[in-house]
Amino acid sequence: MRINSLSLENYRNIIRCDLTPGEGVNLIVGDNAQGKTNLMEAIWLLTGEKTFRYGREHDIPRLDMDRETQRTRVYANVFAEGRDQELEYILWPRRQVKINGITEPGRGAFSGKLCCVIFSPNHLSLVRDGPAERRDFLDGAISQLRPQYIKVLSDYNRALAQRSTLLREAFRDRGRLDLLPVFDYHVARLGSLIQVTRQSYLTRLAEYAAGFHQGISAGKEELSVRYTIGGTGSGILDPEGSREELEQALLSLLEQGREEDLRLGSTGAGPHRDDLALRLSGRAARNFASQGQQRSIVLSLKLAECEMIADTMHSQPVVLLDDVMSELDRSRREYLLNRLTGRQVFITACDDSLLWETSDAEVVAVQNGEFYPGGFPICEEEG
Ligand SMILES: Nc1ncnc2c1ncn2[C@@H]1O[C@H](COP(=O)(O)OP(=O)(O)OP(=O)(O)O)[C@@H](O)[C@H]1O
Repeated sequence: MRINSLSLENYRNIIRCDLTPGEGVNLIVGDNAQGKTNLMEAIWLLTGEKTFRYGREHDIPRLDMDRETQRTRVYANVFAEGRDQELEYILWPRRQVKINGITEPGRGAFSGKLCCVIFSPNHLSLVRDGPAERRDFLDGAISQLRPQYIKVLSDYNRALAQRSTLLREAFRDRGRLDLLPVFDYHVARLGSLIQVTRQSYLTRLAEYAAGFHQGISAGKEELSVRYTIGGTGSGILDPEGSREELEQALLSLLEQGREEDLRLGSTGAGPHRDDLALRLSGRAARNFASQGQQRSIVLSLKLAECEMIADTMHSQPVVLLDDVMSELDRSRREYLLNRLTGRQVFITACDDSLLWETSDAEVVAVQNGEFYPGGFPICEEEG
């Protein structure tokens, strides 16, 4: 997969940008706060209509644009699924997703078209923050490969919300309890589907990630990644069970935990409580990994994600490295760049020193939301 051309209009601090990226490494260079991450974010939006950073989508339209006459738009001509295709996302005045000129209703239409893997400093939270970050990583990675999974996730979240509402009503009026088994059934059926999908994705991802981590740490450390069941299912549900087994076990857990759920007004068991256990040479990475080790773990997971996409889609993903190269030591940078050959890569950096390591990179300079392919124009001296 690759991006043949990219156009942005009124996207954050970018009034207009038209780029024809190279097929290999594209080095986006500029000082702080010039628009580098904005470009990466815009590309990422074309993978699943979601931003990977602070704020929400309604913060994206350029603040001082004329909202009466102008629009906020991301457009790309991409090579995906063996052919050139057009992806268009209009965020203002009205949210609209178009693929090859045809408007797509609902969310998730871009899923499975342009697959990207992104690594930004925020992703260190994968190791050091709570389980929600790791579940999001897993769900995001699977969603790019299986558009149906997005629907299963949203149906599950709806079932969970409806069950919570009913639990709160039934706490005051026990008569409402008659309806609970219907929601238990939906939560158990959809929840078990999510658990087996995550588990099967993770089994393969873990093997790739362990291999990459061996390479990054020169064989000194061993990375293990495992799916773990959380909440009241912890130690009771077998994460490697079949879907039917998990569904039955989840159903009994929901029945057994009913009084506790009623008291708390929420559901104590299910995939919304699960986690990814990341261990480095036998120790919990969250508690023991240094900053550099955390970076290596995330790097291994991201490279593994690339392999998963290549295996499933039979095509290499586009890789977005936002602000991470300067944080890696030379050997890790070299390892990463070697693993990325043959893929279209976008790297942001504050200077072009990386050019020494990526001699065939295409450079795009950025200043104040304006993009200059080939570097800044040479200004003629006045006088
Ligand atoms: N809706 C918006 N309208 C106008 N400007 C915005 C909007 N949202 C964000 N910005 C501005 O865009 C500018 C560039 O942000 P960006 O995150 O792309 O910088 P960057 O070049 O990646 O910098 P750094 O190297 O510091 O990460 C920032 O000054 C930010 O305040």
